[in-house]
Amino acid sequence: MSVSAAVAAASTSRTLVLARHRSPPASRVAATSRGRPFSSGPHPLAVSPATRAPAMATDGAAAAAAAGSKKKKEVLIFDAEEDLAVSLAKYTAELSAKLAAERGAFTVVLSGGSLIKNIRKLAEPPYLDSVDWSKWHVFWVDERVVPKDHEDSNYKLALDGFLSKVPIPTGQVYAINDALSAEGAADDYETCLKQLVKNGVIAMSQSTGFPRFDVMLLGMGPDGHIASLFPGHPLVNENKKWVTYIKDSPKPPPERITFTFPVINSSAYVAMVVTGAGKAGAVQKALSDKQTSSDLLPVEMAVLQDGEFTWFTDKPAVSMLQNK
Ligand SMILES: O=C1O[C@H](COP(=O)(O)O)[C@@H](O)[C@H](O)[C@H]1O
Repeated sequence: MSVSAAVAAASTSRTLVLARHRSPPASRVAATSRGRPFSSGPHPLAVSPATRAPAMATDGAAAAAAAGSKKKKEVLIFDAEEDLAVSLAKYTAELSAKLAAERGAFTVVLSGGSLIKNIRKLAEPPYLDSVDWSKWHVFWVDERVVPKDHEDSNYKLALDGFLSKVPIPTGQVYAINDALSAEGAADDYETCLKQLVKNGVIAMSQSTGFPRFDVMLLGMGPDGHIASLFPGHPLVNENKKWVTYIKDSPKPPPERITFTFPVINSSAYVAMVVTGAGKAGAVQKALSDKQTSSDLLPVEMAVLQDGEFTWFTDKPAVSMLQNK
């Protein structure tokens, strides 16, 4: 059983299952879905939406790769935030066991924001004792360029809400260098990632030539932004750098560093954790059958080249979706 299937089977949430496939719009890159049918039995409402063109589709070679890419996407909808947190912890712990056994290391990328509260169950029994935390290497998909003890720091948020409660070796927690400028911090973080690729801690994607993190645990803003990749901002088209910077973030604070889409889209697993009615509009645009606009939200540009993408949502977040 795959991790995502295990998550679904273990959940006590809704039993309705809906598998839905749709053809990609003609104007987008054709993508092959290898999503498996959902098994019956008690699990959250699950929707398997069609895939969308990746950010890298602006690049000819990447577009060709995307056309042959192997993708799986599914949506889990939970009745209660507590159920979501339990399921997300199980999903992550199972990936930790699988990837640490396969690779000898488990590379985990965190976002800031509401995600940190949603991973709280990992720091509780049974996972506190059963997870091999010594294999964990922790990174940030984005970080605000502020001191590490600043209220806006994604590092501080994760430290207070999660990292201080689990025994991950401190040398395996990769915070940004907060003494540098935004540009300097982005370059420094990319150099750090390249060193870890050389050491074999981070895998490389053979198909994309970008680092392949084991799992990214991500949130999404109400405007559909992920990491610090905002709607309409030119950074969404960055297709060479691994890590870049922004000095005019529409959401404060303005200076941040962020992973680029080619790195996000090279991941082995992504959990997109989105709750609350305030995000229903972006969820509807991302998951609806109907195309309401030709402009893709950043969350829609997260399309894995060869990985599993799982949405962890609640009912308010999917309240604008039809056929749910
Ligand atoms: O600014 C940011 O916002 C997003 C979304 O945050 P949320 O609180 O709405 O979940 C977050 O994923 C990102 O890491 C953070 O820097």
